Amino acid sequence: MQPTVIAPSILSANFARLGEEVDNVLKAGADWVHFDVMDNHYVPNLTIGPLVCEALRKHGVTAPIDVHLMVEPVDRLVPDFAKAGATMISFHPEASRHVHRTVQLIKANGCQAGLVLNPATPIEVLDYVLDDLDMVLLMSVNPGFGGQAFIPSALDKLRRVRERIDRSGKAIRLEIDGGVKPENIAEIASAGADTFVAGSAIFSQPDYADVVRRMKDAVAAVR
Ligand SMILES: O=C(CO)[C@@H](O)[C@H](O)COP(=O)(O)O
Repeated sequence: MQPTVIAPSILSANFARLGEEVDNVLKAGADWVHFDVMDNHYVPNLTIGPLVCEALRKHGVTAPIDVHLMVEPVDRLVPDFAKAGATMISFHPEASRHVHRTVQLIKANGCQAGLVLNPATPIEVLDYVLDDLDMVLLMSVNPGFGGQAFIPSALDKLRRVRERIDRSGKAIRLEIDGGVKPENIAEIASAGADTFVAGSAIFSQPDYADVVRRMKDAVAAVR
């Protein structure tokens, strides 16, 4: 299992003060920036693109930027995000006609590649591509919005994907996204996640450091 990472989703940050929000959450102990890209086509919401990613890099953000593409089609945005400073780029298999090709495209552009499974997407989609991935991202809500409740069936799915990753012997991260908070993160970590996206649980609180610390302590207690 990979070292624990807390990746705050900036979807729940104050966009009017985005640079400051990202600085504050990283100073608070967060490890990555989770960057949700929505296109009002693959998902019913519209958010941010490569210009904002580039702006964060120009602002001085050096932490990994974990780009989650909820867009269809995927491929034409990959080079733009790579140039804008993305560290890893994850996408949904339903949004790419050629999943293996998209994985290779992400890597050819110098980024790490992740595949995202929606709550109802079977884990068999990982067949034939798992070994090429740097990360599997399991959605524990339906994509499109922050602040939704964690879907419990994601726990069994985490256990099953963890088994597959362990069997592969590769250093593949297992990320969980949606409804993660200090109160449920221990159970989620026990099921096999090592990388935790949290938006509303962090940005709705006045003290980001306190939430990040409580999350890390809860994970450490079960790992
Ligand atoms: O990708 C998404 C939603 O599509 C997530 O990253 C959410 O933004 C997480 O938000 P919380 O459930 O933690 O509030």
